[in-house]
Amino acid sequence: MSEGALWLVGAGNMGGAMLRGWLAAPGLQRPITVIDPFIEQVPQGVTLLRELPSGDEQPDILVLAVKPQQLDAVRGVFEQKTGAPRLLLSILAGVETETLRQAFSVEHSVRAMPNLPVSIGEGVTALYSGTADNGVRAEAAGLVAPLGLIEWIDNEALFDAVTALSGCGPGFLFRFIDAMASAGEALGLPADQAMRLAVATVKGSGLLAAQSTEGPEVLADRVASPGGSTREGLNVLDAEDRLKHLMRETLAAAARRNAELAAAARAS
Ligand SMILES: NC(=O)C1=CN([C@@H]2O[C@H](COP(=O)(O)OP(=O)(O)OC[C@H]3O[C@@H](n4cnc5c(N)ncnc54)[C@H](O)[C@@H]3O)[C@@H](O)[C@H]2O)C=CC1
Ligand SMILES: O=C(O)[C@@H]1CCC=N1
Repeated sequence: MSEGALWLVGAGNMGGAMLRGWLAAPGLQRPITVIDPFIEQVPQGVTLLRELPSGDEQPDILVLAVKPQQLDAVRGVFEQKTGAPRLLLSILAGVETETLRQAFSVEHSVRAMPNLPVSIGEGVTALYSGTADNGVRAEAAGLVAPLGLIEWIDNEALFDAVTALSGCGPGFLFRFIDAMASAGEALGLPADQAMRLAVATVKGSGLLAAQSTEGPEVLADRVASPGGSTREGLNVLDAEDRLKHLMRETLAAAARRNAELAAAARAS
């Protein structure tokens, strides 16, 4: 049975990834309309509008996937409408549910933090809502379930940390893959082969970590034969907790920026 319309406002890197994830998975029966002034095209079966419909037309579900700095333009159009979407799901980094609830006059807003692998159904989406009842929570979870793992976050204050870890995380891991490949190249491997080896190694290790009942520390020890070469390499990463410090600084910088975006959204 067809369900109410879903409007996806902004289909750039992340909105586009969610759209691809939804279309690749069976089950989403809703008509989808993308509102984006700039993207070139949308997949077959999806309606593309260059601007939000004026007048009182409203979607059943509104998914906000613009940059936080673009929120005001979207909010401005909804302020002119009577009524409100039944469910608001926002993926905007740093913008709080209460800010959204007031801006869009919705009863419930659900904040989501997906990550780029949602495009292949292998992402993780963190969810938070301070007001949604079980029915709304189940609906929000059902919407993002085809995109990968779901993690509910109890405390919105932790959302900046979640964003830094899993939202930004693919960006950090892509850098890691690059660094691994170029280190292989520095040891004499052809660049394309080094990249294939690095990508396959990260993919396989991620899958193994996800499936294993043992933690990454134990798995690392499985690779490191006593007196062997992995241990020598691990000693470099572990010296003075180098890698740990680097990741802490990396995530802290990202979390700080999320907090700044939240403050700016509250003030606007
Ligand atoms: N890129 C990522 O991996 C992740 C991004 N996010 C969040 O997703 C949101 C979008 O980020 P990206 O996709 O990376 O940015 P992006 O710049 O790739 O996409 C934004 C899209 O919004 C469109 N847009 C601009 N003004 C608009 C308007 N007034 N109405 C409708 N559409 C408009 C742009 O044409 C563009 O396609 C941000 O709020 C970000 O915090 C969340 C998780 C991960
Ligand atoms: O960089 C950003 O602001 C967004 C939030 C999480 C990933 N990308």
